[in-house]
Amino acid sequence: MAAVKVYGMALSSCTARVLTCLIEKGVEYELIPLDLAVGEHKQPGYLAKQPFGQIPVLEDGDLTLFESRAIAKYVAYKYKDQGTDLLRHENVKESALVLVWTEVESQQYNPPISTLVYELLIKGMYGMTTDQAVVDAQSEKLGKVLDVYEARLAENKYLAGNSYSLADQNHIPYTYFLMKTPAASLITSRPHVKAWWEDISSRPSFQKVLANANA
Ligand SMILES: N[C@@H](CCC(=O)N[C@@H](CSO)C(=O)NCC(=O)O)C(=O)O
Repeated sequence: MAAVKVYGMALSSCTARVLTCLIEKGVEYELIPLDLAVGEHKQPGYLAKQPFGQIPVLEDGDLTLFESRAIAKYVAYKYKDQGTDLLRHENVKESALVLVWTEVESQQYNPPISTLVYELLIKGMYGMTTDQAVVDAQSEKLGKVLDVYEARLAENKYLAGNSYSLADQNHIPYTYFLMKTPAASLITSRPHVKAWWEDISSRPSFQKVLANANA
């Protein structure tokens, strides 16, 4: 029985963010699936773990965590001596840049991309109509963010420098879903961003998350 338990849905973006990190760090875990369609994440037992009623939650012994980016940082720190060095903890300047670009993902990248995935992918799954005005506005916003990424990645193979880190990894799940929509061109039209995406999304850790989810 794995000491680490993850409550969530394998292919929901935020759960996938945590699973990718656990696999990249070589940490055994048990995924406990929750069915959002029937509201399992809003039941008292789960709300006691996650008061906002969202997935994922990670339990590690008597420690219960939520917020996928915080969980990923915890995993990357606790298991810093195994698997991929995601925090670049032996180089203070590199580790500082990991902090910067993980925040950029959360503060600048996530708002437009999560809205585009909702409008262009999620809504269609429930028979809802895409709001094209929102898509246009968020595409312009994400495009400006990606112009910064294009310049950064023209000088560095990865966002925090020349090594893969948690900063790159946190981008994978939502970008994977964006690539299934017409807004994929925001990524593919920028050569350095496109090459970066192809590199990070082909890593065995994320490929294993996809394989497990479709198993
Ligand atoms: N900032 C949080 C967001 C969690 C979230 O939105 N989870 C979604 C599924 S993943 O897209 C969720 O639980 N949706 C159901 C709901 O909000 O009721 C994190 O990073 O963990």
